[in-house]
This record gives sequence, C-alpha cells and structure tokens, in this order.
Amino acid sequence: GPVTWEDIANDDKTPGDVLSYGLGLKAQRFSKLDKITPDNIGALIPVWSFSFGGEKQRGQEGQALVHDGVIYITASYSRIFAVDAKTGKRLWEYNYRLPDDIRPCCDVVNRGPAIYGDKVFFGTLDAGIVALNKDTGKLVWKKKFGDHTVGYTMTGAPFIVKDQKSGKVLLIHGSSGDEFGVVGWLFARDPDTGEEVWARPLVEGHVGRLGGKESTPTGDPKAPSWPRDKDGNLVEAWNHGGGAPWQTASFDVDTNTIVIGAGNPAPWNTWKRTKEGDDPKNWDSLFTSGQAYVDASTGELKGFFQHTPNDAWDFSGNNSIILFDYQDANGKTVKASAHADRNGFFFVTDREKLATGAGYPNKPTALIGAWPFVDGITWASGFDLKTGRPIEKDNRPPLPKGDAQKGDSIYVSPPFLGGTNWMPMSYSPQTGLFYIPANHWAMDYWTEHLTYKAGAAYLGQGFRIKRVYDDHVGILRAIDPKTGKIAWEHKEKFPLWGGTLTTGGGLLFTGTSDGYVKAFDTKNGKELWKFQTGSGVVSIPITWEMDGEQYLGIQSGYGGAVPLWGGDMAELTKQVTQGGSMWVFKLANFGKQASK
Ligand SMILES: O=C(O)c1cc(C(=O)O)c2c(n1)C(=O)C(=O)c1cc(C(=O)O)[nH]c1-2
Ligand SMILES: [Ca+2]
Ligand SMILES: [Ca+2]
Repeated sequence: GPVTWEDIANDDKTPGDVLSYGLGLKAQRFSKLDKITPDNIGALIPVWSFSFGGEKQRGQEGQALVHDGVIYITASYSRIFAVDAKTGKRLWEYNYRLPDDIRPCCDVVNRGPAIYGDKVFFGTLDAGIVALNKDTGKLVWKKKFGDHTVGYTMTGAPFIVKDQKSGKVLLIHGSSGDEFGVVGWLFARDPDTGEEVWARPLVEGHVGRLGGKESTPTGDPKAPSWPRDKDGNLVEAWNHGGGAPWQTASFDVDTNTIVIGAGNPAPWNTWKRTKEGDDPKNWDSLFTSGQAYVDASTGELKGFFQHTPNDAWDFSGNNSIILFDYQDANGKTVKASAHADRNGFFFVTDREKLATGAGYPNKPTALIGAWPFVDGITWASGFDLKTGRPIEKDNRPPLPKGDAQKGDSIYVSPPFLGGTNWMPMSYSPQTGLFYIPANHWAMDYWTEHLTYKAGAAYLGQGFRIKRVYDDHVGILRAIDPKTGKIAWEHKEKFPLWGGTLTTGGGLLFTGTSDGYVKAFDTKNGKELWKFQTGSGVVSIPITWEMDGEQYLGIQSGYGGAVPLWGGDMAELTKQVTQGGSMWVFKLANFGKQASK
C-alpha cells in the first residue's frame, strides 16, 4: 500500500520498515530491534547478495529503504533498484540517462531514495530529481533544478516532511557543486507533481522563492559577511559563494523546522572572501559551513549556527545533524542538535533557540558545547561558548608573497576531507553516546591564484593528503554529548567512509574501506563480528524486521572522495577492487529450518 505521512513520522518506532534517511525524522540511526545481540552475533550470516551490474561501478554510498518487503536501493551513476527483501530478486530497475558532461566533485555517488505515497524519489547527477512509481519503477515526473554544465549536481538523499501549518507534505532536497562555484539551494516540492513550493539559497543576500515568486533575501540583503571591492560591489566570490546543502535534512516537527547542513563557501581560498588587507575573521561568508534551521512553510531561514566562519579548508557543515533530547545538570530537558563536523569538533546546539532565533545569526549563540573528536586539530583550539565563535590558531594558508604563484605550504589537520565527512554518525538512546566514523589524517596546504571560469573547479588552493599515525587512519569514536569525553575508540588501517547504525541489541554496525561489515559493542567498542563483502564498504547500514527475524542490509562498492582526492590515502586504497552490490544478513537458524 501507499506510504503515509504517519508511517514516515513514526519511522523510528516501527522496525518493520525503513522509510527515511536517518531511520526517523531525527536522523538518529537507532533501531530498537534487539534480536541480534553481542551474545548471538556470531551466528549472523549472509542471506543474499544482489549485484547492481553494469560496466560502471565506483562508490556505493546509499542508505536503502524497506517497505512492504521491498528494498529500494540507489546505486552509482543515478540508478535505483527495487529488490525483494526476502529473496534478493530484482523487481525493477531504473537507469537514469546521464549526459556526458556532469561535474560531480567527489565521485558518481547517490546516498539513497525517499518514499511517500505510491512513489520513490531520488536525485540525479545532472542536477535533477525524479519520481518513480514504487511498484513498477515507471517514471512519474522529473525536474531539473540547476545547470549541470556549471557544476550543479545532486548526490544526497531527498527527505519527506509535513508542513505543520498547511498540512502539506513536502519533498525536501538540496544541491551540490561548491567546488565549481555555484550557489547552494534547498528546495521544497510537491511530491505528487514535482512543482517547487519554495527554494532557499544559502549565500547571504541571495533571494529565495515562494510559490513561484521571489520571496526574501537570505539574511541581510546587503550581505555584510561578504566583502566589497574598490567600486563598492560585492566581490566575485559572492556570486559563486557555495553553501550547498548537499546532504539530507532532519525535521523538528515541534517547531516545523527543517534542519540541514550548509556546505563550504566558494572558492576555498579564504582571501577571495576577505576584504583586501583585512583579517578573514571579519568576513564570515554566511550562510556557509554551518547548520541551517529553515521554516517548512515558507523556506525562511530561522536560525543558523556557523561551525567554521570564513571556512578556508572546505570543512563544510553538511553531514548529519541529529536531533536528540537530554537532561542537563539541573534535570531540565534540553532539546538539542548534535553534529560532528569536518573541522574536527563535535557540536551540541540548542535547537529550540535556533528554530526561534529571530534576528542576525549566531546572536545570541545557541552553542551548548564543542569538543574535538579527533587528535591534533591545527586550525582552532576550541570554541568560545559566549560568542559561539572558534578560538582560531591563526593558521590560515597565507597569500602568495609578491609575484609568487603559490603561497607557503602549511600543515593542516584535519585536512579538507575532514575529521569526518559525509558518512553519518548515529546515536544510541541506551548509552546516551554518539558514534562518529572519523579519520586521522592531515594535508600540506597552500593558496593559489584563481578567477572564476564557468564549469571549472573554483578552489584557489593546492593540497596533498597524508597520514598522521603509522598504525591507523580510520578512528571510530564514541562521544558523550554532555561532556565531550571519548567513551571508546576503534582503529582501522584504511580511512572510514561508511555510516554507522546502532540497535536496541546494543550493537553498532558499520563498514570499512577494506571490505568488511563490522559489528561492535556500543558500550565498550569491542569488535564482535565481521564479514568480507569483496569491495570497500562506504555506504550506510540499515536493519529491519521481517517475519519475526531481524535483518541487516548494507551496500558494498568502493569509491567516494578518498580514491579521487586522498593523496597518500588514495594510493593506500588502490588495492581495493571496485564493486556494486547489496548484502543482507540475518541470524542462522538451521535448526528451525530442519524441523519445518
Ligand atoms: O561542496 C559540495 O558541493 C560538495 C559536494 C559533495 C558531494 O555532493 O558528494 C562532496 C563535497 N562537497 C566534499 O567537499 C567532499 O569532501 C565530499 C566527499 C564526498 C563523497 O561522497 O565521498 N562527497 C563530497
Ligand atoms: Ca520504521
Ligand atoms: Ca565541498
């Protein structure tokens, strides 16, 4: 049958299906299923594996959905499959026809579909979004939202919300393309027709749309966080300023607020976004590299917290923002958001303040806590809780001296690939901990001259990624959101590039770049189980219940940004062969089958 809004709103409470990216509107990636436990996980075995086929493989970063015994999985190169969850039999397949001149910065990935009514929705790499009939795979509508030849693309999973004022269900999705100098947009559409309801650009002073007409500027129309040139015009970078919300939202029903991360400013070169001769700290490049709180009815930006003002490192602010509640020291319930940023800090913010924070962003600050979750951060020593601003180490890549083509190279950690990246963390209400798939690495980093050219990379920085520790790159860490203390950690030889999932059985599932699906004890990080899938795992695990049994699903297929941009880490992972498949596991019950 059709998927209703109630089904989606209750997704986190109904383990028989998985209807949203994040396994619920709060994106906690926690399933209460407790049939698989630390005691019996030794009996977890594959039930089936499904190959995405095709000549082209590359990164499989999707999170699958499950409804009525059908799994919906997106794959690289804008493909989607419906597969029988019991048997692994293909029900239908849809291959979007991509033009040759797409410009995804960081591999031809897709992070998953959305489902609502009788349709499934997913983004395409030529900056489009399509709706298909979920039972037949037949195209219902398609919309192109940006010019792919200048760099617009889409890799993130769309998300369904319900505007609590109008009662309208909306399909929410973002855009990618900051590395090519496009302005990032967040869109709300009618899921039945694909018609735009509103759209919100995330560069200050750019104007949004509502009901097909210009609505309001984002922030201050004069864009005071961007500098002006000698003639009084906003600098070139402002026209191409980035801020792409290229990952997936969460939704706070209570305040009718869409919570989404905004991408890096463009270009990466901090001096192109700083008034000549001035300090970058005076030019924040709003509304980039932070968490945005958007009104579901109008697309207005209600609040914003910036993780990296005038981001010089492509730290971005995109990856998951998990909504959770906790008791503070006085026993008061705090409605908070949690986010592990590429800049190396784990943030806890007050989501009620951010949803109602009238006036200029960051004032008053909604920051509750910011703690490092990786070692050796070079750009800042911490955050000032009074102002919400970073305490910078004055370690920005310098301008080239005199006529030099390049500035002096500096050592930066985390590098632009981040302390973590797109791969979503998860939360366990049982342990009260967050589980962050992180990496220890660094880069040599230098400034280069540049001017904007449509369709060309717009960075103005050079880099080389390198290792920090001999024994590991990947570092899975459990962090306490009240204290920032690391409860446990687990090291991996290769970069971690897959998302995490926690369960009521006290397990944490994730994948590794060298091909394993692994399970850990959420309490102490003990590795309890692993299975080799045959290619690197850079996707997101899910779990669901079918006929009284708990299933685990995850995609295998190595790719993403590391093999393309990872310098020494790209070299390291060259030995990983490509693939493209979905794996499904459950507990072995040979005894029961024999007695049937
Ligand atoms: O700013 C952007 O528009 C944008 C988009 C994407 C993307 O859509 O995949 C990535 C990035 N930036 C990025 O900086 C990055 O490190 C990255 C890694 C990945 C990946 O899938 O492995 N995508 C992206
Ligand atoms: Ca569910
Ligand atoms: Ca980026």
